[in-house]
Amino acid sequence: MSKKPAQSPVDIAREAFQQLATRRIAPTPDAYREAYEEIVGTKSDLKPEGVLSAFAQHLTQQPGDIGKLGLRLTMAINGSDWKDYNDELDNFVEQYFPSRNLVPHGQLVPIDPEREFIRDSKKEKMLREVLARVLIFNMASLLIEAPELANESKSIGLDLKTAFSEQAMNEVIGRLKQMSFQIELKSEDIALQQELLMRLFQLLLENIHGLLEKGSWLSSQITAVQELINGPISKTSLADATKTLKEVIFKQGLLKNTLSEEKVTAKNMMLTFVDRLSAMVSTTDNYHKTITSFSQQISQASDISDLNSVLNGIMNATKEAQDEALRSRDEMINARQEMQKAEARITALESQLVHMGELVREDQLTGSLNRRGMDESLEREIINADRLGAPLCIALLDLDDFKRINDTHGHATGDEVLVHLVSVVKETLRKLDVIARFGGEEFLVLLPETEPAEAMQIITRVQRELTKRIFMHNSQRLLITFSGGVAYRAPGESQADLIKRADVALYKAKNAGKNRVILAD
Ligand SMILES: Nc1nc2c(ncn2[C@@H]2O[C@H](COP(=O)(O)OP(=O)(O)OP(=O)(O)O)[C@@H](O)[C@H]2O)c(=O)[nH]1
Repeated sequence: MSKKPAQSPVDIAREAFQQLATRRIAPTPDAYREAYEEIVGTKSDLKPEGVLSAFAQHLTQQPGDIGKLGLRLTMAINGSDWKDYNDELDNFVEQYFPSRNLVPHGQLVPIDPEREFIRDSKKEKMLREVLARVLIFNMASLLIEAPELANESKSIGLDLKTAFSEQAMNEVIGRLKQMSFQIELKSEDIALQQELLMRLFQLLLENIHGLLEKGSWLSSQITAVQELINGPISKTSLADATKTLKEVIFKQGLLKNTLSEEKVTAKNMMLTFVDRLSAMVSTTDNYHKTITSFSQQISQASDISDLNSVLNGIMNATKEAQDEALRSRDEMINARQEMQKAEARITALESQLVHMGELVREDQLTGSLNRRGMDESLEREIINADRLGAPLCIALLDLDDFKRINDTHGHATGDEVLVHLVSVVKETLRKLDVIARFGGEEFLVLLPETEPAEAMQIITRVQRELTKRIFMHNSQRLLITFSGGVAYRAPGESQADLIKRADVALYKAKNAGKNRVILAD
């Protein structure tokens, strides 16, 4: 509709009345307004229903709750259900612009500087509460080592709850930034402190290690702790290190107690020895005195009968001294034997401890990990794989026709073959790989951070190496081969399920003619 040239309001009013009269329309206020708007050019063809319908349609194009609201409004219009339309709009307004802060119409609005900036919506309120809770409880307890920061975190959290003005909110944000900066500095400090502590611990272990005899049980335990803390430090490796150290301390205590018991025995024996020695000395002394007195008696003797009685006295005294000397000699021999027995007991105890230490994780025959060591290592690798999202493979290896080797060449040769296999595997595998004796002639290889294709290549390489490094027995070449089942761990797969799949693959390799490796489904 085109606008007419500008007219005065009085002219327009007059023309509006004329038009009503011409069209024979009653001059009601509505009719008059319509005519007036028509002349001025502000009259629109838009109907309220059309506007509301277009509004509802427009909302349906929006994602989420708004789009759904649009659909409900459109349905209300289509059913001419204006009450429904009204209710939907009311709900919408209440949800997004809650009325609790609104002032009823006609009332003066008191100016509240605390409320002028933020009118909490539900979500905003929730966010504010969560953030305050994080600052007051979680952050504060994380910052327990830095009490001044913990207090600041609590105080910011409390202030955030009531920071409704722009100024108050800006203050909170400023303090939060400052705190975040200080936490950053503190974390660097803590990381540095931890690193220094770890280095100190390593130095300490190295020193202890240097003091120990090579191959002693304590030395192997200390090596285990060193290995654990040399790798990437994690909760598990620290827990393992603590466990091993506790074991060391326990065994050390055990040895110390036994040694002190043995020391008491040895001390008692030495005391007996000293007693006997002094008894012997005093007997010898008495003997000398007696002999001296006898020599005086001899020089003063006047006849043969006097000499006879002196001679008897001398013989008795000599016999007494001899008996005492024999008694002391016997007792000293006994004491020496007891000491030797005590020494033997200590040596036996020490070797028992060596044995115990090795039993903890290692297979005695082959030097590979034993079942317990394997369980621990596999569990650790599974945790690492889950944490880092890294691939993990395992391989079950089983010597082919091992029974025949045993039967033909003897059990001892069979043992040598097992040792040979483990040494070839250890030399061929990468540093991070681990071999464990799964049982009998079966071994489990852990291949961390390894994709299945690479795992297959590694185990095939071990096979080639084993055929190259010929096993000799009585100048005779024995061909040693194994079959293998490789399994790639599926996310979240348990240790038992993983091994089971590797075992099924191994079974297939045996059935397919042995000396081959099969990848599990
Ligand atoms: N020398 C020796 N033999 C062992 C040891 N542990 C298990 N064995 C023997 O390993 C042999 C395994 O025999 P089987 O299970 O029949 O396997 P196999 O002869 O290798 O046959 P396939 O696996 O089918 O190739 C048995 O004779 C066991 O006595 C061990 O520590 N030393």
